[in-house]
Amino acid sequence: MQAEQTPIIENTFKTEKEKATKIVFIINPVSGTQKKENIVTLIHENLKLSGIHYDITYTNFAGHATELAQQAIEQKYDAVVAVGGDGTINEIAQALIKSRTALAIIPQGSGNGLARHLGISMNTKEAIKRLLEPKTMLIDAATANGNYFFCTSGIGFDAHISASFATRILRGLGGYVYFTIKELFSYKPLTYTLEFDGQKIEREAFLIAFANSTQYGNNAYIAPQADIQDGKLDICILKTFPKTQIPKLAWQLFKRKLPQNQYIETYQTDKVKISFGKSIPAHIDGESKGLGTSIEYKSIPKALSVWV
Ligand SMILES: Nc1ncnc2c1ncn2[C@@H]1O[C@H](COP(=O)(O)OP(=O)(O)OP(=O)(O)O)[C@@H](O)[C@H]1O
Repeated sequence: MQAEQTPIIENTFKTEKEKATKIVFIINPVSGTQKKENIVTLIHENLKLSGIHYDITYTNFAGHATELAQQAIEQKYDAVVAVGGDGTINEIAQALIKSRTALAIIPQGSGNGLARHLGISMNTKEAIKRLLEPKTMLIDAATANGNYFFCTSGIGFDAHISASFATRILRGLGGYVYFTIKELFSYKPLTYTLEFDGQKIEREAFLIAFANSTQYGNNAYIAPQADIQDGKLDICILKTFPKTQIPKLAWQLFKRKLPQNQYIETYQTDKVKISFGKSIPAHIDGESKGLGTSIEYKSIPKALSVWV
């Protein structure tokens, strides 16, 4: 199996192995915009004398992090440290659900939505140092037609951006902002049917987000009220709005005030089905995915142990 061929490049404190806390760093070399060599140096500098047994490995392809995390559970690691963004975290966390191995995060993505939500430092050295005295927290996960997510999933404009962005070489905040503004003016809203808690509603919407945590990443708060431990998903419907609302909506998105906007409708539920006439891309933690013409969303309460 490909994953077994991945060389573990560092292996320290073998004699203390049985006693020591055992963690493995899984580095996604293509996440975000920063080079990853410095991170390995920082890991050594901060953990070498800590008594923690740590290994460092790299992903070789999309999806590889899930396999590596499964191996970490089998090898009884205490934590898998995701060194990447929300896509890398998603791949690792879905393997760790309901296991005894915790997720830890060194944010190295473009948006870092989950790390920001959990208050993990964006400073790499600080984030590594926190591994020396972790606090464990149980967080909810969620599924979209059975696919796990931990931050947000959705359909409409945000999914359209993810799908278009997936084919572009431009990464990072600048790339997102430029492309998003350009598309804002040409995107056509669709009509969606939502069924939850015994009610059925139909809305023409610019986007509908299903949020386990508060933000998309980069402190863009699509659901500022979302609680990652409440066993619920926050549904955020952005109805069709006049283009004159764009500056206000953008301001409210970053100031955690989106629910105050007259074109926003919010609900909370543990299970919801959304249907739309044609097959359009959805996004799961920012990664584009085709899920057919309807999606069943479910919250999975307290599914994952996280070091914060
Ligand atoms: N070795 C690899 N080669 C190519 N793609 C990879 C590799 N390892 C992981 N990936 C893929 O890279 C994608 C992007 O990773 P990730 O989401 O962590 O970074 P990001 O998009 O920059 O950050 P964020 O999601 O926080 O905006 C993931 O979907 C993952 O499947």
